[in-house]
Amino acid sequence: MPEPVLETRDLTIRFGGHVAVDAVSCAFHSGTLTAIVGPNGAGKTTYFNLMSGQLTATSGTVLLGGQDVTGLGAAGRTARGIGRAFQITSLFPNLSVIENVRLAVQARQRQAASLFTRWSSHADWIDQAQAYLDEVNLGAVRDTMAAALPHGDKRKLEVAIMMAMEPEVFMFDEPTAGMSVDEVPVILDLIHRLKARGDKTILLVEHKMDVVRSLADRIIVLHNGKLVADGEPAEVIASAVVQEAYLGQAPKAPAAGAAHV
Ligand SMILES: Nc1ncnc2c1ncn2[C@@H]1O[C@H](COP(=O)(O)OP(=O)(O)OP(=O)(O)O)[C@@H](O)[C@H]1O
Repeated sequence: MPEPVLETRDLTIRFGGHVAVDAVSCAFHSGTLTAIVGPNGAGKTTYFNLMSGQLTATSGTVLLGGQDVTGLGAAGRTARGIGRAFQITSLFPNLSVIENVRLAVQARQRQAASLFTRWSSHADWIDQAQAYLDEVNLGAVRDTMAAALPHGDKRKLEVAIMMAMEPEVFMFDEPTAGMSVDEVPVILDLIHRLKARGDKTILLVEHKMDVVRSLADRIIVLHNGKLVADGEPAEVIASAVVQEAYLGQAPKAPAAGAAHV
């Protein structure tokens, strides 16, 4: 098995007396899409925040490409290849849609720049930004102020910005939440295409099990901050631990091959 792109070892965070993420050890590999599921308050978003650097762990380790990044903040981890769509908060509301993406293209090139890199022109940046916008179906509203976009389009713009950073790890936290029925397929199709590239590590927090089933190669389940199941989607969904802890039901049939816990 090749070295994981991203790994957590005994990752833990306490808020006062509450352990929101409790000694979670898990490795994520290139070319895979892992869905993280669990009931409300299970610790999914907190686990994401610990991996992307928005929160600092109480104990445990985060490794990115085999390097310990536990001490790095979010900006440092972004520079090393973690991409996350941040539910609107990272948009520049008073810039146009295309300028928002152009800044991300430029930031990525600045990170990659060396003495020997030829700087791209403003026109190149705009062309690249337009290509990312087309991927999320926002090409037609490129000159609209970000603030004026409807909610679903703001979320698509977040994804375009993340793609423009060309990260190794893509983190999606409920990517279709708040989207209208006709917008959902655009984002799901995009995630399918990213996955089809076969060289990215994709993490998805998602409540909708039909979305999880259609996208995930693997499911991990968090419950009360602990990793309680990890395995193939069909196996994990059928397992007693998911039926009881996540779906709140007793299993209909004996669990077909309990998830390796
Ligand atoms: N900054 C914080 N301070 C105190 N408690 C927090 C903080 N952030 C999260 N928590 C608590 O940690 C637990 C895990 O929250 P988290 O948001 O990670 O769960 P989740 O699985 O993402 O839930 P949901 O599916 O509802 O989004 C919850 O009990 C939450 O109240």
